This record gives sequence, structure tokens and C-alpha cells, in this order.
Amino acid sequence: MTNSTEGIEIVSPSRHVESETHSNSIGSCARIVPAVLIRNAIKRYGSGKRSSPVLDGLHMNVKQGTIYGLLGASGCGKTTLLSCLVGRRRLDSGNMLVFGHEPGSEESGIPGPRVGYMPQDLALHGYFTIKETLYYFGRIYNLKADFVHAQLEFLSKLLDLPPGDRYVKTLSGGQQRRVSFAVALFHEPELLILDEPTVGVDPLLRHSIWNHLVRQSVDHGRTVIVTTHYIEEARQANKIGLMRSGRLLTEESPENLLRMYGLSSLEDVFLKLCVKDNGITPSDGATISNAAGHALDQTQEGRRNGLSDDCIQQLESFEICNDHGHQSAGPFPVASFKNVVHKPGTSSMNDTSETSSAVLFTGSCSSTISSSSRNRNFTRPLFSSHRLIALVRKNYLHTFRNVGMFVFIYLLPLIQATVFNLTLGHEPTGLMVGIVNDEVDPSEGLLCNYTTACSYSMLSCRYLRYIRDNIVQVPYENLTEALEAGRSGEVWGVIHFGHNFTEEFEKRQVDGDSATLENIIRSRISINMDSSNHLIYTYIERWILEAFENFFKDFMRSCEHEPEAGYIPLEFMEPVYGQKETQFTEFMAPAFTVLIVYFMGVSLTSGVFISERQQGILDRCMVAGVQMTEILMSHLVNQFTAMIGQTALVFICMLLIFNIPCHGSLTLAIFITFLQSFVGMSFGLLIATVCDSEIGALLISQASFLPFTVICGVSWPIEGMSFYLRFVAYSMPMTYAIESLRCVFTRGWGMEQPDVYVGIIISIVWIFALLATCVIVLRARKYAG
Ligand SMILES: Nc1ncnc2c1ncn2[C@@H]1O[C@H](COP(=O)(O)OP(=O)(O)OP(=O)(O)O)[C@@H](O)[C@H]1O
Repeated sequence: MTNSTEGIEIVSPSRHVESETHSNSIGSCARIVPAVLIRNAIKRYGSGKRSSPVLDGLHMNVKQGTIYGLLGASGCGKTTLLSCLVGRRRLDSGNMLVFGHEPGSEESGIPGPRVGYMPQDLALHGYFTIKETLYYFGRIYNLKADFVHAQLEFLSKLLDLPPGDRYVKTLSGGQQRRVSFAVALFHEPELLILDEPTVGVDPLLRHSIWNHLVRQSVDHGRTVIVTTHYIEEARQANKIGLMRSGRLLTEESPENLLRMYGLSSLEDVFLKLCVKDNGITPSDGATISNAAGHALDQTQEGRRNGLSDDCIQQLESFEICNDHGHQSAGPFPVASFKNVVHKPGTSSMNDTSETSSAVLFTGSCSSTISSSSRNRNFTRPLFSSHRLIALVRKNYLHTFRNVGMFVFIYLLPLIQATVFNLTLGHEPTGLMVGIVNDEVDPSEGLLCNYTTACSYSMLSCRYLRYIRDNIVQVPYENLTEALEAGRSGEVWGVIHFGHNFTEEFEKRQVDGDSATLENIIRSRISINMDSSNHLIYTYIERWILEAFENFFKDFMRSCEHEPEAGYIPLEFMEPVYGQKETQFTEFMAPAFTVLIVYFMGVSLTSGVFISERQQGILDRCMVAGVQMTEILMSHLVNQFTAMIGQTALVFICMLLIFNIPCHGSLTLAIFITFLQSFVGMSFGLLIATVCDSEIGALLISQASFLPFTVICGVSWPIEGMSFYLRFVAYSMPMTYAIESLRCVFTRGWGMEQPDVYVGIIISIVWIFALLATCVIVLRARKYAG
């Protein structure tokens, strides 16, 4: 009997029940291979005293081609059970088989396209449109284009979805849940696992959703496990499992439950069972019969369904067989799935596959199902191109639809490089230095003159003219006043000339080796410095010395003496590498380039799949068959292009805009930088695999910034560190690379130099080590495929 609501065909529950009776009446073991079979399932969260079982000896049996309504109060463990069924969690003990195999095993094909999962969380990308969402999953499942198109139209009508170009984030909660539901239905899986699909859906639509589920089970033999808070809507299920505190109180058809308890509503039945359950302490995990009194255990149920005793024994031997870990050796169902073609009408997948039969039982109950589309072998390659393409495309959309992210990726490195060049390494200017020149005495006519001749006249004034403009000379009347200005921070230092400086200087020149100590003291220029700022102190000291050298040599020249005569016999010749006046910026530039790309890599990747994991998107994708290695690879592909852009921008900024010279091969310099970007990205991925929250990832990446920066010799030579700390410094991922890049930039060295190739080799070793650790962590956390 069929009805129609808004043009959608509604199949009445009565027809559905009729069909179930029919299928159950076939007394073949093949027919009873359950879609889901669970025995004595135990699952705890956490460990130690605080942990209590969420699943507590649960038994469950779901026949193929039926709808199973899983009901229970909030927190009773429904979602946990479903996540174990889809292979995202493992039981602590007990047995669970889906289509005859343990979920998560390769043979089961779950996770994978056999199952359609609608989690409780939305688990969708908000920046996708509805159409893009469904196309995305279409690519993940490798569905044919015409099938995808047809399904999109069909499900849009069935679920009354908003226009396909609406972004998911702009939809109402109810609309979003319907899109989520559509995703679960989209590829027409054999097993549908739906966690509260009808929340926020109006009654009319709920009705058509249920009718669609009924039709899926009746017409297409699909199995549906559905949780719902609307207990009465579960009347349309073939069987209901009433769950409480991690156990099933009963597992029966709605009609039987109502009949057995003589009640008119399932809510009342549930209430009655709960009241009974309060007086019961389950011993070895509550069985259906001991909990409810009236409900049947699986053996009884088997008898009701007309199964032979042999078959029932086989079902009962499930635990024994599985405990030995030899599914194929024992009497338990041994399904061997091989690839089959599955198209709309015949198969919707693009996978190359073949139809085959599957041995379901050994011994007297052996039976085969030929030409069954269920018997597929989902061997998982390391990655599949269609899933990888879907993931890469998704990542690009995420980047380019998110303005903040785009700016972060491409403008931030540019801004950082610009800020670096504008702020670091430049000579300080406007440094106030006090001058106390006791030689000058206007009352006695002793004033500064500006002669350049060979004349011992007011040499103090002559010397001061050689001091760079970076120093602002502030005259003071006397030394006490000037020193006071120094103490109060008005000047960085005080230069003092004695009363007869020029005279004493001349005497010292003439006396040479026989100059007296008194003469030496009177002829010197005394300087008091504020050394609280080391860099400024160093600059002023250097400029004062430099000024004296220039003054002295010029004076000697004006007197036609050899300029070097009488000056300290030290001469810094042309440097082997670089110039005499090499800017600090040039020293810092290679290190800063590495720093920028490294930490951009870390920041970009450290949060990549954390939000997806938090929102349940990652889980949903993995239930769809996506493997963690594919997710990692897709991020590597995406970050790769971002890294190319970032490295190019940083180099353009450094070399072209701020004219930092690169004396070696530019290609080599870019290669070393690029590798460091890769190291940063790998470290970021590791953070993402370890952390469960974005804030945790942010804290780790931020916390690593300062120690890494300081210890890698970015701004201070490693030679200045203590002996043991140097080992730590050299074990950091950036240290050798910075040295290597400096060698290329400033020395112009090439690959033949050990200092260069060691940096490259160590970067590559770091990349492999970090990525391998990622995979290990993901496997340990059960996120790997
Ligand atoms: N990852 C986790 N770590 C620790 N405890 C958890 C975790 N997930 C669930 N739990 C706890 O396990 C219990 C069962 O949770 P579950 O989500 O399976 O219940 P539920 O029946 O689906 O509830 P609801 O109907 O509200 O969704 C709850 O007490 C919950 O707090």
C-alpha cells in the first residue's frame, strides 16, 4: 500500500512488516547472517577508578534488510555503540560483527562505502554549498556523475532541501541536519547508521523520511539502524532496542512489545522496563531475557524465525570462534567479499569490481549468496586518487573562501619580511652624547675654529667634527652637570676634553716614547658611557674610535706626515667574505627568512584537522572510507602550494625590495628555505595529530617559537652558548639550515661545501622523522586507516 506526500511516494509500514515476515520465513543460514551481531560488548572511556562502562555487556542482533530503532535516554551509550559499529571506536571486550566481519577490518569494508553514517554532530563544512557538500562526498565515494546528479535532485525533493547554492553555514539547524542526512543516504549504502536524523524536522517531513527508510529496507534490502528521541516514530522500525545504562533492556518488534506488555504506547513500555530494570543488577551483562522478563534471547528468536538448531548453534558459537581469533577455522560466518559492480540500478561506484559469491557459513550450514552486491572486498590502498582529489579541492576551497586565511597565508610572510627589514639591523640615529670641552673658554677668547691646516689649534673641536651625525652632540658647561644628565638618561655618554688638551696632545706627539704619565692623562679624551644598552654602547664606542682614527690620519696628512705614523699598528684589511661595513640586517636576513617560512608552516598546519575533528567532520569522512594518510597527503599538497607562494614572496621582499645581497646560488637558497618550510609544516602536522583542541595546538606552536628562535643562533652565535647547550642547539631543526643559508647568502658557497649540504640533509631527515611520527601518533590514536 502506498501513499503520497508532496509528490513523494510513501510506503506504508504495513507493507514493510509484511516483507520482513516474508524474509524471515526463509529457513536458510545465509538469510540470517545478521547485518549486525553484538555479544557482550563492553566499552569504557578513560581508565582507572573514574572509568565506568558506557557499554555494559550489550547484546544486539540486527537482521539484514530491516530497520532497527535504537532508543534510550541521553547518555545511555547509543552514540558510543554506533561509533563502534562504524569502526571509529573499538570495544574493550566482547564481539561485534557487521556483515560477518569486525568493523574496521579490511574484510568488513567498514569504514567505507558500505555504510552511510549520519553522526549526531552536523559534521559538515560550513563554507561548502549544499551542492558542493554532496558532490564532495560523491567524489569521496567515487560515484558516477549522472548518479550524483540524480541523487542530488532526488534527495533535494525528498528532504525538502534549500537551493543547492546555499552555503551550509547559512542554513537553519534543521536544514543543516537534513543536508547531513542526505549525505548519509547519498551513495545508497547497504547499512545506514543514523544518529537522531529527525531532530529539528517537521512532522510531515519526518513522516516522509521514515517512509524513505522503510522503502530502502523493503525494496533494496538495506539495513537501517536509527536512534531517535521520538520514541513513537520508532514504531515503523522492524525491531526496537531499548537501551539503558549501556545495556539493551529488550530487543523486539514494536508490535510484540506493545502486545507483550498490553500497553498502547512504546513510551509506556520503555517506562515499565526501566522500572523493572531498577530492581535488577546485571551479573554478566544483562541479557535480553533477564532484563525484561518477557523478551527473547537470540536463540529463541532464531527458533521463532524457523531456523534449524544447527544454525542456532553456530550463532551461539560466535563468541567461542571469535575468541580464538580464527574466523575462518570455526563455525562462525566466514564471508569472503570480492569486488562487485554497483551502479545506479546496478552500480553507483566507479570502482572496478567483479561479482562473486561469498561463503557465509561452513559445515552443514554452508550457503552461498551469488551475485550479491554486498559481497565486496574493500582492500585499502595507501591512498586513492579520487579521495585525494576531493580532499585537496576541499582544502583549497577552505583557503580561498576564507579571506582571513588567505591574508594569513600570502600577506603575512610579506608583512613579516617587510617589518624585519624595516626594523632590524639598521644603525641607530639621534643618540644624544654630552660634550664637555674645557678647552673652549669664550671669556679668554678660546673658541672653536674650523681649520684643516697643520695647526695644533683647538684639536678637540677638530676631532668632534669627525664624529658621525648619528650622534647628537649636546654641550655641557662642566663634567658634573654632564654626568648628571647621563645618570638621568638624557645622554648615552659624556666626552670630556681637559683645559690644555691641544697643548698636551702636541707635547705627547713630540715626546713620543718619553711622554710622561701626567702628559698622557692630560692629553687623552675621557669618555663615560651608559652601557645599559649593549648595542647602543657598541655603536657609540665604534663611532668614537672611528672618528679618532679619521681625525688623526687627516691631521697627519695635513702636516704631510705619514697618516699611519704614530697610530696604533692595527689594521683591519678587506674581509674574506662580505664587506667591512656589513649591515647587521645582512647577517640576520638568512635566519629570518628561515624563521618566517618555518613558523608560517607550523602555524598553517598545526590547526588543520583539529577543528574538523572537533566538529565530527573527520570522523564522518573516515567512516566514508577516507584514510588518515590521505588527509595528511591532501594537506601536504595544499601546504606545498602555499609554501611556494610564501617562499617566493619572502625572497622577493628580501632581495628585490630591501636589496639584501645573495652572493651564492639563488636556487640553492630558495631550496634550503623551501625545505625549512616543509620542516615547519611537518612539525605543524605533528602538533595537529597530538592536540585535540585548537588552543592546545596554538599554545604548543607559540611555546616552541621563542626557544627555537633563540637557540638556533638566529640572533646570537651558538659559539656563545655553554658547551652542552650547543648540542641542544645543533639538534634543533633550523640550526644547520640557518647556517647553510648564511653560507649561501654571505659567503656564496655552493652544495660542495659541508656547511651547506649538511643543512640540507638535516632538514630532509627532520621532514621524514616528523612525518613518520605523525603517522605513528595517528595510528596510536586510531585515526590512521
Ligand atoms: N570521548 C568520551 N570520553 C569520555 N566520556 C564519553 C566520551 N564520549 C561519551 N562519553 C560518555 O559516555 C556516555 C555515553 O555517551 P553517548 O554519547 O554514547 O550517549 P548517547 O546515548 O548517545 O547520548 P545522547 O542521546 O545524549 O546523544 C555519556 O556519559 C558520555 O558523557
